[in-house]
Amino acid sequence: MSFLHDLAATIESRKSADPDSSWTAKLLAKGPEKAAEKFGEEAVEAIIEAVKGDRARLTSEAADVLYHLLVMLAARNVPLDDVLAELSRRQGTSGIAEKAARD
Ligand SMILES: N=c1c2ncn([C@@H]3O[C@H](COP(=O)(O)OP(=O)(O)OP(=O)(O)O)[C@@H](O)[C@H]3O)c2ncn1[C@@H]1O[C@H](COP(=O)(O)O)[C@@H](O)[C@H]1O
Repeated sequence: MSFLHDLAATIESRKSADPDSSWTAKLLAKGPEKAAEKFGEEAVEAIIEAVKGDRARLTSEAADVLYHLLVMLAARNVPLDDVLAELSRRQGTSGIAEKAARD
């Protein structure tokens, strides 16, 4: 199990936790739309730091993005392993071929 799997398992466990005891439980209790909104906010903050070129702040924002991506996936019951399997499936195919297959 990777660290991301551990974090995904912790997030999954927060679905049944008291929202007053956990930030994750509080966010999940607000529904998948709120989780998606927070992911979008964090992604925009990461984009801003990437454009500015501040490596330390980009690192911090990227961590927020990964955490909020996992929360958004959990809110829609999409397992991390499904996303990793999709990435794995794409290994060995070129980005251009992948785009052509999607279009
Ligand atoms: N990695 C994280 C993590 N990254 C960011 N955050 C929270 O995400 C929030 C996002 O920051 P914002 O400034 O947008 O939050 P905010 O202003 O308080 O929220 P809004 O009012 O804007 O909605 C912060 O309150 C952070 O605490 C995280 N909260 C939890 N985790 C991990 O999740 C685990 C479980 O956390 P709990 O559920 O809180 O126990 C923790 O052990 C950590 O490993």
